[in-house]
Amino acid sequence: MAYNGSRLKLSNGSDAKDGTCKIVMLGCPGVGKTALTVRYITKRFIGEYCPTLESVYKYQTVIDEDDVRLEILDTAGQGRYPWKDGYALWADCFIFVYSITDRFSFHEVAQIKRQVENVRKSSSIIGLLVANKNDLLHDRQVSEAEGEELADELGCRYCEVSASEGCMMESIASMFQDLYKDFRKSKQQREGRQRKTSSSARFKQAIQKVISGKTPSKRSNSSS
Ligand SMILES: Nc1nc2c(ncn2[C@@H]2O[C@H](COP(=O)(O)OP(=O)(O)OP(=O)(O)O)[C@@H](O)[C@H]2O)c(=O)[nH]1
Repeated sequence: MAYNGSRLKLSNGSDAKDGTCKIVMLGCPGVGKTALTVRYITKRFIGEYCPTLESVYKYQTVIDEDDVRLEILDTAGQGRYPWKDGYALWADCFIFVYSITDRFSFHEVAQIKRQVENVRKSSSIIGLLVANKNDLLHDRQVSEAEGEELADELGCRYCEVSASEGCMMESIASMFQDLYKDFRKSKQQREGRQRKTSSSARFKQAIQKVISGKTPSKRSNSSS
Protein backbone atom coordinates (compact mmCIF):
# COMPACT_ATOMS: atom_id res chain seq x y z
CA MET A 1 0.00 0.00 0.00
CA ALA A 2 1.48 3.34 -0.99
CA TYR A 3 0.12 6.55 0.42
CA ASN A 4 1.21 10.02 -0.33
CA GLY A 5 -0.70 13.21 0.37
CA SER A 6 1.01 16.12 -1.31
CA ARG A 7 0.24 19.56 -2.68
CA LEU A 8 -1.24 19.28 -6.10
CA LYS A 9 0.54 19.84 -9.35
CA LEU A 10 -2.20 19.43 -11.95
CA SER A 11 -0.89 17.71 -15.02
CA ASN A 12 -3.63 18.64 -17.40
CA GLY A 13 -5.22 16.33 -19.91
CA SER A 14 -5.49 12.60 -20.26
CA ASP A 15 -2.16 11.28 -19.11
CA ALA A 16 -3.77 8.46 -17.12
CA LYS A 17 -1.57 5.42 -17.30
CA ASP A 18 -3.18 2.02 -17.45
CA GLY A 19 -4.56 1.13 -14.05
CA THR A 20 -4.61 4.73 -12.87
CA CYS A 21 -7.93 6.18 -11.86
CA LYS A 22 -8.20 9.86 -11.01
CA ILE A 23 -10.89 10.87 -8.56
CA VAL A 24 -11.76 14.37 -7.45
CA MET A 25 -13.55 15.18 -4.18
CA LEU A 26 -15.93 18.12 -4.52
CA GLY A 27 -18.25 19.82 -2.06
CA CYS A 28 -18.71 22.73 0.31
CA PRO A 29 -16.22 23.60 3.09
CA GLY A 30 -16.27 21.33 6.11
CA VAL A 31 -18.46 18.55 4.69
CA GLY A 32 -15.74 15.97 5.24
CA LYS A 33 -13.91 15.55 1.92
CA THR A 34 -10.53 15.25 3.61
CA ALA A 35 -11.86 13.10 6.44
CA LEU A 36 -13.38 10.59 3.97
CA THR A 37 -10.24 10.43 1.83
CA VAL A 38 -7.93 10.00 4.80
CA ARG A 39 -10.28 7.45 6.40
CA TYR A 40 -10.16 5.35 3.23
CA ILE A 41 -6.41 5.52 2.78
CA THR A 42 -5.13 5.41 6.36
CA LYS A 43 -8.20 4.07 8.21
CA ARG A 44 -7.82 6.97 10.62
CA PHE A 45 -10.21 9.82 11.39
CA ILE A 46 -9.09 13.43 11.41
CA GLY A 47 -11.00 15.08 14.26
CA GLU A 48 -9.71 18.62 13.88
CA TYR A 49 -10.73 20.93 11.06
CA CYS A 50 -7.96 22.31 8.96
CA PRO A 51 -9.29 23.81 5.70
CA THR A 52 -7.68 22.09 2.73
CA LEU A 53 -5.77 23.96 0.08
CA GLU A 54 -5.41 21.21 -2.51
CA SER A 55 -3.88 17.81 -2.04
CA VAL A 56 -3.52 14.80 -4.22
CA TYR A 57 -3.35 11.43 -2.48
CA LYS A 58 -1.71 8.63 -4.43
CA TYR A 59 -2.83 5.24 -3.27
CA GLN A 60 -1.84 1.83 -4.62
CA THR A 61 -4.36 -0.90 -3.93
CA VAL A 62 -5.99 -4.04 -5.30
CA ILE A 63 -9.62 -3.97 -6.42
CA ASP A 64 -11.16 -7.10 -7.92
CA GLU A 65 -7.67 -8.55 -8.48
CA ASP A 66 -6.66 -5.42 -10.45
CA ASP A 67 -3.55 -3.55 -9.34
CA VAL A 68 -4.96 -0.08 -9.11
CA ARG A 69 -3.34 3.27 -8.62
CA LEU A 70 -5.82 5.82 -7.34
CA GLU A 71 -5.06 9.50 -7.44
CA ILE A 72 -7.54 11.25 -5.19
CA LEU A 73 -7.66 15.01 -5.45
CA ASP A 74 -8.96 16.63 -2.30
CA THR A 75 -10.09 20.11 -3.29
CA ALA A 76 -10.50 23.23 -1.21
CA GLY A 77 -14.13 23.79 -0.27
CA GLN A 78 -13.56 27.47 0.53
CA GLY A 79 -15.14 30.05 -1.75
CA ARG A 80 -18.34 30.14 -3.74
CA TYR A 81 -16.86 28.18 -6.67
CA PRO A 82 -14.13 26.30 -4.95
CA TRP A 83 -12.99 24.13 -7.80
CA LYS A 84 -11.31 25.08 -11.01
CA ASP A 85 -11.95 23.97 -14.59
CA GLY A 86 -8.74 21.97 -14.48
CA TYR A 87 -10.22 19.61 -11.87
CA ALA A 88 -13.14 18.75 -14.12
CA LEU A 89 -10.86 17.95 -17.05
CA TRP A 90 -8.24 16.12 -14.99
CA ALA A 91 -10.55 13.64 -13.28
CA ASP A 92 -11.93 10.31 -14.45
CA CYS A 93 -14.52 10.18 -11.65
CA PHE A 94 -16.18 12.61 -9.26
CA ILE A 95 -17.25 12.30 -5.64
CA PHE A 96 -19.78 14.97 -4.65
CA VAL A 97 -19.92 15.31 -0.89
CA TYR A 98 -22.45 17.06 1.31
CA SER A 99 -23.13 16.90 5.02
CA ILE A 100 -26.51 15.67 6.28
CA THR A 101 -26.26 18.46 8.89
CA ASP A 102 -25.92 21.21 6.29
CA ARG A 103 -28.77 21.73 3.81
CA PHE A 104 -26.84 24.40 1.95
CA SER A 105 -24.08 21.90 1.13
CA PHE A 106 -26.78 19.53 -0.20
CA HIS A 107 -28.16 22.16 -2.58
CA GLU A 108 -24.70 23.15 -3.76
CA VAL A 109 -23.94 19.65 -5.04
CA ALA A 110 -26.28 19.96 -8.04
CA GLN A 111 -24.73 23.31 -8.92
CA ILE A 112 -21.21 21.87 -8.68
CA LYS A 113 -22.12 18.91 -10.89
CA ARG A 114 -23.60 21.26 -13.49
CA GLN A 115 -20.32 23.16 -13.58
CA VAL A 116 -18.38 19.95 -14.10
CA GLU A 117 -20.68 19.05 -17.00
CA ASN A 118 -20.29 22.50 -18.54
CA VAL A 119 -16.52 22.30 -18.43
CA ARG A 120 -16.43 18.74 -19.81
CA LYS A 121 -19.19 19.55 -22.30
CA SER A 122 -20.82 16.28 -21.37
CA SER A 123 -23.49 15.16 -18.97
CA SER A 124 -22.16 11.63 -18.89
CA ILE A 125 -19.73 11.56 -16.00
CA ILE A 126 -18.85 8.85 -13.52
CA GLY A 127 -20.03 10.19 -10.20
CA LEU A 128 -20.94 9.29 -6.68
CA LEU A 129 -23.06 11.33 -4.27
CA VAL A 130 -21.93 10.99 -0.66
CA ALA A 131 -24.00 12.13 2.30
CA ASN A 132 -21.49 12.41 5.15
CA LYS A 133 -21.71 12.82 8.93
CA ASN A 134 -24.56 10.40 9.49
CA ASP A 135 -23.37 9.94 13.08
CA LEU A 136 -24.85 13.39 13.78
CA LEU A 137 -28.48 12.30 13.46
CA HIS A 138 -29.71 14.83 16.02
CA ASP A 139 -28.50 17.62 13.69
CA ARG A 140 -29.85 16.07 10.51
CA GLN A 141 -31.17 18.59 7.96
CA VAL A 142 -31.32 16.35 4.90
CA SER A 143 -33.16 13.03 4.87
CA GLU A 144 -31.89 9.87 3.27
CA ALA A 145 -34.85 9.91 0.85
CA GLU A 146 -33.85 13.40 -0.34
CA GLY A 147 -30.31 12.17 -0.89
CA GLU A 148 -31.50 9.20 -2.94
CA GLU A 149 -33.79 11.43 -4.98
CA LEU A 150 -30.96 13.83 -5.77
CA ALA A 151 -28.68 10.95 -6.75
CA ASP A 152 -31.36 9.76 -9.19
CA GLU A 153 -31.61 13.24 -10.68
CA LEU A 154 -27.85 13.51 -11.02
CA GLY A 155 -27.48 9.98 -12.37
CA CYS A 156 -25.01 9.06 -9.63
CA ARG A 157 -24.64 6.26 -7.14
CA TYR A 158 -25.55 7.31 -3.60
CA CYS A 159 -24.32 6.41 -0.16
CA GLU A 160 -24.73 7.81 3.34
CA VAL A 161 -21.73 7.39 5.62
CA SER A 162 -19.82 8.82 8.51
CA ALA A 163 -16.10 9.39 8.26
CA SER A 164 -15.91 9.54 12.04
CA GLU A 165 -17.35 6.08 12.73
CA GLY A 166 -14.88 3.20 12.60
CA CYS A 167 -17.69 0.79 11.73
CA MET A 168 -18.23 2.67 8.46
CA MET A 169 -14.72 1.93 7.21
CA GLU A 170 -15.96 -0.88 4.94
CA SER A 171 -18.72 1.28 3.45
CA ILE A 172 -16.25 4.07 2.74
CA ALA A 173 -13.84 1.61 1.09
CA SER A 174 -16.73 0.18 -0.97
CA MET A 175 -17.72 3.58 -2.28
CA PHE A 176 -14.22 4.19 -3.69
CA GLN A 177 -14.04 0.62 -5.02
CA ASP A 178 -17.46 0.81 -6.71
CA LEU A 179 -16.49 4.08 -8.32
CA TYR A 180 -13.31 2.47 -9.66
CA LYS A 181 -15.40 -0.44 -11.05
CA ASP A 182 -17.69 2.02 -12.85
CA PHE A 183 -14.59 3.70 -14.27
CA ARG A 184 -13.14 0.36 -15.42
CA LYS A 185 -16.41 -0.66 -17.05
CA SER A 186 -16.73 2.61 -18.93
CA LYS A 187 -13.07 2.41 -20.03
CA GLN A 188 -13.57 -1.13 -21.34
CA GLN A 189 -16.69 -0.07 -23.23
CA ARG A 190 -14.81 2.87 -24.76
CA GLU A 191 -11.90 0.66 -25.79
CA GLY A 192 -14.31 -1.92 -27.25
CA ARG A 193 -15.96 0.79 -29.34
CA GLN A 194 -12.56 2.06 -30.52
CA ARG A 195 -11.49 -1.48 -31.54
CA LYS A 196 -14.75 -1.93 -33.44
CA THR A 197 -14.31 1.40 -35.22
CA SER A 198 -10.71 0.69 -36.22
CA SER A 199 -11.47 -2.85 -37.47
CA SER A 200 -14.39 -1.60 -39.52
CA ALA A 201 -12.11 1.14 -40.92
CA ARG A 202 -9.55 -1.54 -41.92
CA PHE A 203 -12.33 -3.55 -43.55
CA LYS A 204 -13.48 -0.49 -45.52
CA GLN A 205 -9.89 0.15 -46.67
CA ALA A 206 -9.54 -3.44 -47.85
CA ILE A 207 -12.81 -3.20 -49.80
CA GLN A 208 -11.63 0.08 -51.35
CA LYS A 209 -8.42 -1.60 -52.49
CA VAL A 210 -10.34 -4.45 -54.08
CA ILE A 211 -12.65 -2.01 -55.86
CA SER A 212 -9.77 0.08 -57.14
CA GLY A 213 -7.91 -3.09 -58.24
CA LYS A 214 -5.00 -2.56 -55.90
CA THR A 215 -5.07 -6.03 -54.39
CA PRO A 216 -2.02 -8.13 -55.13
CA SER A 217 -2.98 -10.58 -57.88
CA LYS A 218 -2.53 -14.30 -57.26
CA ARG A 219 -0.70 -14.69 -60.58
CA SER A 220 2.14 -12.43 -59.48
CA ASN A 221 2.87 -14.79 -56.56
CA SER A 222 2.81 -18.02 -58.56
CA SER A 223 5.87 -19.13 -60.47
CA SER A 224 5.04 -20.82 -63.80
N1 LIG B 1 -19.06 14.11 13.42
C1 LIG B 1 -18.44 14.05 12.25
N2 LIG B 1 -17.52 14.97 11.93
C2 LIG B 1 -16.91 14.87 10.73
C3 LIG B 1 -17.20 13.85 9.81
N3 LIG B 1 -16.44 14.03 8.72
C4 LIG B 1 -15.71 15.10 8.95
N4 LIG B 1 -15.98 15.63 10.14
C5 LIG B 1 -15.41 16.81 10.77
O1 LIG B 1 -15.80 17.96 10.00
C6 LIG B 1 -14.74 18.89 9.93
C7 LIG B 1 -14.42 19.17 8.49
O2 LIG B 1 -13.92 18.00 7.89
P1 LIG B 1 -12.95 18.05 6.62
O3 LIG B 1 -12.70 16.66 6.20
O4 LIG B 1 -11.77 18.89 6.89
O5 LIG B 1 -13.89 18.80 5.57
P2 LIG B 1 -13.53 19.28 4.10
O6 LIG B 1 -14.74 19.07 3.28
O7 LIG B 1 -12.28 18.65 3.64
O8 LIG B 1 -13.32 20.85 4.31
P3 LIG B 1 -12.52 21.90 3.37
O9 LIG B 1 -11.09 21.51 3.39
O10 LIG B 1 -12.77 23.23 4.00
O11 LIG B 1 -13.11 21.84 2.01
C8 LIG B 1 -13.58 18.28 10.72
O12 LIG B 1 -13.59 18.80 12.03
C9 LIG B 1 -13.88 16.81 10.74
O13 LIG B 1 -13.39 16.16 11.88
C10 LIG B 1 -18.20 12.87 10.18
O14 LIG B 1 -18.54 11.95 9.44
N5 LIG B 1 -18.77 13.03 11.40
